[in-house]
Formats: sequence, C-alpha cells, structure tokens
Amino acid sequence: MQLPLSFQVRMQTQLEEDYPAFKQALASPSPISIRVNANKTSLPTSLTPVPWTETGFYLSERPSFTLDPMFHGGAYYVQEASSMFLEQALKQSVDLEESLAVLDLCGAPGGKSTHIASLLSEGSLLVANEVIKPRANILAENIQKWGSGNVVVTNNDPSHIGALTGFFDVMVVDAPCSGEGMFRKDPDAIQEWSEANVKLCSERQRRILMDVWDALKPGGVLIYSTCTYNSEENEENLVWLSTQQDVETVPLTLQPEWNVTETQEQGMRGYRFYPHKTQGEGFFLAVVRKTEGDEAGTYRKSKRPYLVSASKQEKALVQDWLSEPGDWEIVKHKETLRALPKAWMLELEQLYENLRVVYGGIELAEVMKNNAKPLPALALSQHLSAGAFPRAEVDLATALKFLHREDVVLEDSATGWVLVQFNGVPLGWGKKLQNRVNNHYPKEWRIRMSLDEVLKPENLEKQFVLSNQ
Ligand SMILES: C[S@@+](CC[C@H](N)C(=O)[O-])C[C@H]1O[C@@H](n2cnc3c(N)ncnc32)[C@H](O)[C@@H]1O
Repeated sequence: MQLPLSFQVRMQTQLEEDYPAFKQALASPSPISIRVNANKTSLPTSLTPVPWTETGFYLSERPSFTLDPMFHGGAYYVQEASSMFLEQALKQSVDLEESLAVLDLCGAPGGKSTHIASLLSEGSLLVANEVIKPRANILAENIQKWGSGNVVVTNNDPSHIGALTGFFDVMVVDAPCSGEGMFRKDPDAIQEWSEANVKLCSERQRRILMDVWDALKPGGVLIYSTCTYNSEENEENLVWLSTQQDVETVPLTLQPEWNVTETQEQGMRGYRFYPHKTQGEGFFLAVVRKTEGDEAGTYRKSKRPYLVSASKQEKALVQDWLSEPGDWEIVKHKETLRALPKAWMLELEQLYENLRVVYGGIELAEVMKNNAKPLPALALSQHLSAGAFPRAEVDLATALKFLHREDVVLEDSATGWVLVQFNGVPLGWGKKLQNRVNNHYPKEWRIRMSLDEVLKPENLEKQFVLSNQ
C-alpha cells in the first residue's frame, strides 16, 4: 500500500512513536463485522462481540453475504466495527426511552440509520436523509429490509432540512470526508486523497453543519463523525462550530480496554479510533449539545393535507396485518396503502410537505377493486402481525432460488399469499395458485449472480448462514 507522502508525514507527527504500529496495521487485513437485528433473530453466541455495542460481532473471514438469505431478510447489517461506537454516543447523551425526533443527515447506505432505528424507542421517529438520489434509494431499500416502521427516508440537501426550525432532538452528521480511515478497506480512497481534498472536505463539513443547524432543538444533541484522522475535518471543525453557535461539548465515558483515544481541543472533546489500537477502521466521533437557539414554531395541518387517510373499506382490508394496529394511521397515495406512526402525523405532514420523501413508514399494500396485494416492505417489517399470513419455512436452496426470483415449490401451504421465510426470518411473498407459486420478490432486490455452482449440495454446505454460527 503506497500512502501519499504528506499523509505519512501528517500521521508521523500525530502518532510519534506509535506510527510504525499504525503503518503495520494498515498493511494487515481489515476486520469483518456485522450488526445483528435483534428484532429478527437471536444474537450469536459463537462470535466475538464488538465491545462498544450490544449487537455487533466480528467474523473470522469474509463470507459471501449475497448467498446468506438472513442478510437479505435484514437479520444483520455488514458494518465496520468502529462506527458502531455511535451506540455509546446515543446511549450516553440522550434518554433513549423518550419519544425522540432524530435525523441521520448523511444516511446512505444505512449503517448508522439502521443502528439508530434499533436503539430508538417505539415511540420515536427517525428521518434518514441522503442527498444523492440513487444512494437515497439504496438507503430506502436497507431501511425496508431492516423492518423498522418509524422511519422516513428523504432525499434532500442539508439546507432544506435546516428550514425545519427546532424539529429534531438529535442530529447525526456522519459527514462526507477524505476517507483516510478507509485506506485499507478501500484502496481507491488513497488515490483520491490530497491536501487540497482535506481542505475541501473540511469546508464542506462546516457548510453542512451550518446548513442543518437550525433544525436542532435547543438542548438537542448533535453527533458528528468522520472516518478521517486529520484535525481539520475533526477537532478543528468542532472548535470552529463552538465559535459560530452556542454549544457545549458532551464527554463520553470510555472503558480502558476499548483503546479509544480521547482528544480535547479548546474544550471540545472528540473520540478517535486507530487501527493499531482497536479492531476496526479509522474513525472520529464527537457529541455536542445546543445550548441556545430557536424553538420549533407551531405547525397546523393545512386545509388540504398532503397525507390522505385511506377509506374505511380500504383500512378494513389491511387492519389485521399489523401487530399493533392502533399505533398506525393508514394513508393512501395513488394505489398504495401505507402505515405511518399515528403519534407523529402532524410532524410527518410537515416533512412530506417540505422534503422529498423517498420512503416512509411501512408500505402495506397495493389496492385494486377492493383487493389488497401485500408489498415487499410488509413482509420484512418488524410490525407484521405474526398470524396475518400463512408462512412457508424453506431450506437454503429454496430460499436462494426465491431470492433469485426463480420458481419455487412451497409444500403444504394453502393457496393465496404466503410469507416465505428462512430460519424464521421472512424474505418476501409468494402467491400460491393451484399448480404453481408466483414469486413476488422485487426484481430490483433479486440476487443477480448465477446460482448454478452454488446450488450443488457440496457447495451449499459451505455457505455462510448467520444462524449456523
Ligand atoms: C460517510 S457517508 C455516510 C455513511 C452512512 N452514514 C452509513 O453509516 O452507512 C457520507 C454520505 O454523505 C453524503 N453526502 C455527500 N455530499 C453531501 C453534502 N454536501 N451534504 C450532505 N451529505 C452529503 C454522501 O453521499 C454519503 O452518502
């Protein structure tokens, strides 16, 4: 790995006698880690935990996640271990039992958004935003697979969100950065690195923070993170923020065995992850509290609301499908019925009116002539009522064929909509007819690689499946 010379000089100055160990760590393989969705499957007992989170685990080697149906069912997310430290930031700076409005501003592909969704109380609302449209679609896909219902995915520039004065209790800004911490995982990041890019990133990060700042409530918490080591994109940005806005630093308690490095610059604290000290990539995180600012204005529902309630008959079609139907408002847009958290309808109205919402709540069904066709997100939702549909538990080969959108055989199930599941984790819908099964797995989510070799019994045995670990 040929590191840029001026990056090497920077790191030597920063790490001094630790530099050789750092350089050696960059030459060793990246650790592989996953975060398990405890709402969908039990936590593995045979894997080594990531110490700063309750649901993160290291794997000893990188398997083909594409060939594990549990991955497609949202039973876990493949995520770099250091960035799971977000859990400590949230647990130590806010009361997660409360109903919170939380923004994940730079959300795609969804590592932190799915993590936040798992940590929030049922009564909370997460807005997962991503400014780049195709990436916002990937974020929406990952959110649907994770199965949380109280999430809205938006595709907006930070300045649009900043216009929602005092809306959020918590904002997470996992800022676009020069990517130094990803050098060993993504060698392309080395080619893109330059002194000029560090400066450009730092300026952009400041702009992002300013653009979104007004959307944080006074007393609210901002969690700022990057995957870089340089101080321009990290501590210096926080010191700069403290000269522009009323903020106080929020210290975090660290366990010594985590080997996280605490920094302090002009009273602003930050937490650094170095690959020679922790099993993970380079990462920086800091928490600040907004001490003063404008409260949210009062918001009244407009005469022509954006979110239109479904009719009584339409609601009746889907009323038994959710485990807690009373928690949800069923709205209709074109042919689609969607469940949105009832407690947040005024705020959601505001979001739908002002932002570009890519996905929200739980997409339940498409209705046509008093007939409801269940949609993929419902199959993957944590809020699907256990008894609403018959289920067909399938083996690994059938699950992979189903995810490949091939024809499958579902023995023993009656005709009609069937939830296809693997190891108890739902994957999607099949519609059983008299003599065949229609595969309703979404085209855009299907496994694209050929399965010819994989499906040979001797190869199937070798596949990684989370629950076998
Ligand atoms: C570090 S990545 C986010 C990773 C994500 N939080 C996760 O955990 O999966 C930064 C994100 O910021 C987005 N981004 C790029 N320019 C931006 C801008 N000017 N404002 C806001 N977000 C931006 C990128 O598209 C990228 O998805």
